[in-house]
Amino acid sequence: MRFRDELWRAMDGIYRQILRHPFLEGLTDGSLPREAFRHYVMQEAHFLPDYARALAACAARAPHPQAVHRFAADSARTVEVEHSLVVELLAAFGLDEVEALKSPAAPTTVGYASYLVRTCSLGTFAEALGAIVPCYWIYARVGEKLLAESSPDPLYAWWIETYGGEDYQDTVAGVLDLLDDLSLSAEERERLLERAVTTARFEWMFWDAAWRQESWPCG
Ligand SMILES: Cc1ncc(CN)c(N)n1
Repeated sequence: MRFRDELWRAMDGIYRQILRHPFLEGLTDGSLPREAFRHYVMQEAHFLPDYARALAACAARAPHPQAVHRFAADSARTVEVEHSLVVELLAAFGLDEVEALKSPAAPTTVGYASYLVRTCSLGTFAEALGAIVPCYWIYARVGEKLLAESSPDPLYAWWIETYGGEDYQDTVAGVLDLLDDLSLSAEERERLLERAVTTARFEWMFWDAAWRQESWPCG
């Protein structure tokens, strides 16, 4: 069995919970309240710079040049593609990025982004991979699944096409090949899987936070 299959098996139950979440069901049937999607996009504006930092930390710590190149390129790609999508979606809500960033990052965003940056900067390379790979892979699997259904809402269809589209799918295929080519000890694999489950949980929580339009409960 390829290591990627073992990794997916560890996350599959959470992935299924993600697909059943009303936020994602609402994306495809168009019933998702625009306010919840707006909240999601604003949280992405906060999250993506830290995601790019976490990828850059993976590049800095990668054990061979191909891996350095892959994560450095993906860090730049995040800025170019995902961040540009967020800027355009914000514009569709009549917001610019500076304005959006004035409203605070929600608790889940702070927790998830901090977890990624910390694990990718301070953990072993295997732990860093465990934290970062599900970020790519869950979005690719969600995008692929949702693309088959699309959405009657053009804004939601646009989001789905980005993550279900060929470019994003190819990016993720590249990182999974890299993962399978690494020779990791049993202990490194164990640590990687543990971090991956935490990331998968945060992915569910990120959508749930947008659905609830999460804010700080005090202050
Ligand atoms: C919260 C979150 N997780 C993952 C991705 C996909 N890179 C994203 N854009 N946002």
